[in-house]
Amino acid sequence: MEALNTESVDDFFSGQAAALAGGTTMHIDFVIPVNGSLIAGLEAYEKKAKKSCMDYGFHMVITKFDDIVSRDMEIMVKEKGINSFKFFLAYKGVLMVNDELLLEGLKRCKSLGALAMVHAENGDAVFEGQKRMIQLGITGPEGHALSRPPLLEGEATARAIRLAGFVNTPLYVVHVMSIDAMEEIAKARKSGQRVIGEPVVSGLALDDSGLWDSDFTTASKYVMSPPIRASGHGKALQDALSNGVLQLVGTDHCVFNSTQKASGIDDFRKIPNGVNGIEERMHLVWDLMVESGQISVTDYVRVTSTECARIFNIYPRKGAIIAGSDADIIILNPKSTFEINARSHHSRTDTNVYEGRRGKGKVEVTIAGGRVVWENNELKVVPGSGKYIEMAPFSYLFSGIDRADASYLSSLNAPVKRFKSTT
Ligand SMILES: NC(=O)NCCC(=O)O
Ligand SMILES: [Zn+2]
Repeated sequence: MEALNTESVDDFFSGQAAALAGGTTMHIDFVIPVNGSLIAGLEAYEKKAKKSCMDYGFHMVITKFDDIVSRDMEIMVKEKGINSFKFFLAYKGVLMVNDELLLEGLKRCKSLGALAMVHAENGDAVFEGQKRMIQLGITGPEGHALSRPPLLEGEATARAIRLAGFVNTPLYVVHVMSIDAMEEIAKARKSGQRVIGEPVVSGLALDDSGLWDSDFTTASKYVMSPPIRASGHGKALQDALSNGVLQLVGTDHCVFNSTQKASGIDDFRKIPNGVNGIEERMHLVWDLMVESGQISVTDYVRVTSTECARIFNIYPRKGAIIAGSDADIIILNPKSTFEINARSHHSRTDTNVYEGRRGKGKVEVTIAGGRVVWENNELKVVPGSGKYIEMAPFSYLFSGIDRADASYLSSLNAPVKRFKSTT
């Protein structure tokens, strides 16, 4: 069992305050079902979201599949404005789904026009890797990374891609952390498959060296899944982002304080998974990708905003500055500098995986819905001011799927009309 039942220290208000201070004006959170119930899970998140101070939407996690879940998925899409479902191929015994369930889920997503998302690591093999590390006496945070190597991320990514290809439905791979996973996505996209790959800030900006730090508090703050990889993976992910193999940058912001992380002091499996990112995303992507000359300013807007709005079917309300859009705008000064540290960030956690990092390109003003919500390092929002954004099914990723299905059926040359010869 892995530590996934710990509640993050950030609630909707503190997490969203951090987002606005960092120039992100909408987020989509993952709803975890309660006792397998999508409806109960959504109700719990709706309650928490009453504290919202920024626009938000939801993805729904699917942990089992039966007639009730199938019906509730339809309710989510048609009545609740949720157009994406996430399947975990890891976290065995907690959230993990097997291939049979994934296939059912992919088919249901397709019929509803909803986007299937996967956390791609082979959970059975991770479980084995964890046992191996514990047997070797490797109980610290480095054991987390060693138990779930890139190989297992590549395998699960390839499997999810092939199953989505078999069903002929679009697939979104969340938090792509390794070359192995990225190469599977590159191959699939080259062949024309509708696969979206999302790197996250931590994967682009960090390497795994922190996990080997001799101080447990420092090392444990880097624990997330899939793990932050060895040096080389981050640069390859940056290249993939700049050449279009990966499409947009997320955060998977999910933070725990050092006391929560310390619950795994004797066993890395008990360290809650997750790192910072929502306040740092716009700054670090600018510094890493634009300031370094790897992508243009236009591409920066695309990978941090427009592409996300298109994929989740809320463009041009979001992701554009045109008449009728929501007027979510940031002013980023490319000449000013930022410095990241846990003392000054807005998240409630007492650690930051980018501690001490400096760079160029500072978000000086954030405007949400036409109102200035962050200026002169000051937040001007109150809990309850955020709006829920409904997301319709059948985004652009679904266009032409029915024609592809029809041409598949006509290519089968089957069933063959047979007669039985008499010999
Ligand atoms: N990514 C991570 O470590 N924490 C959030 C849960 C998940 O998506 O795996
Ligand atoms: Zn995940």
